[in-house]
Amino acid sequence: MTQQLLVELQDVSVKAKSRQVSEGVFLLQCIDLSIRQGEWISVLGMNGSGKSTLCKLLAGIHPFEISGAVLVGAEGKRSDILPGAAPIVMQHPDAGLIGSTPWEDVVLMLERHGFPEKEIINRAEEALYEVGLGERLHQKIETLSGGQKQLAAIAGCLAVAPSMLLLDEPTAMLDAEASAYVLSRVRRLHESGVTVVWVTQLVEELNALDRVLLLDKGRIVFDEPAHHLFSGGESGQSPGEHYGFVPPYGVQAARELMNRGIVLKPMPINRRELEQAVKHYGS
Ligand SMILES: Nc1ncnc2c1ncn2[C@@H]1O[C@H](COP(=O)(O)OP(=O)(O)OP(=O)(O)O)[C@@H](O)[C@H]1O
Repeated sequence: MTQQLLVELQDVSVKAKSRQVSEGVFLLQCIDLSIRQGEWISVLGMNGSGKSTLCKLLAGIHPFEISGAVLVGAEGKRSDILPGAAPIVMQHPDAGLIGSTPWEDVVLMLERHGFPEKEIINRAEEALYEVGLGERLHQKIETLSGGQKQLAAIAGCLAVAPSMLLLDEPTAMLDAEASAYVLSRVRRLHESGVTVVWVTQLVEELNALDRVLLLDKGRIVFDEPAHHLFSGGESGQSPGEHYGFVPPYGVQAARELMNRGIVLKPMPINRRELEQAVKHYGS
């Protein structure tokens, strides 16, 4: 069954309004993009490639000049700005938090979004349990780890039942353990049906079956499953390497195996996928 269309961008280009930016400089150019209910989209790109701008555009936060068409909902209603703006989790764990505890933060978020008073407590607690902070509802924010703060921010976003969850490099400020924890929690939320746009510069965070949007100088230069990112390419160089990404361990090991006649399909990207692919090879 075709999943419901949430957003469609047709030939969208974006310029900054700020006078300091030289005229004619595009932050995003000729973007064609459809996002459907339940998708996981990993947005990949080097510094300055336009990832945050795309995220802000989808969140309805945009101090930009926009051309092209932004269509929302199943009926494809034309809109200048995305209504019911999707909430966004930023890089810095403290960036979006306003309450003094996770519970208070999510309650304030719900109040700001105008939810009826009688629903607020249940919704807040449900969202906090969902991200795994059920034991820390009333712990002071400043005593939470970076990963837990990100999860509190994610709970705030989830509580308002958005059509999609936008995360702009949410692991950039976290250590490896906290990053893995936040990523696995968001993967679980996705499995439960949440549409996720996950911005990253880390190819290790991709899963082979993720839809990857690779941005370069404000343009989408690749929109395919992640396992195609490090294979083929017209010049013999994969798209990922062409745009400056080093193949992650899963890909390097899979290539090594391929040289020995063992072909893993789809090509694994991360260690977990490599382990699974090797375990099930030939079965
Ligand atoms: N409001 C703005 N005014 C002027 N230029 C902007 C504005 N916002 C972004 N830019 C410029 O647009 C380009 C894309 O920025 P953006 O933050 O979207 O990139 P990014 O891929 O998210 O980068 P990073 O990975 O470093 O966060 C950059 O060159 C940036 O300087």
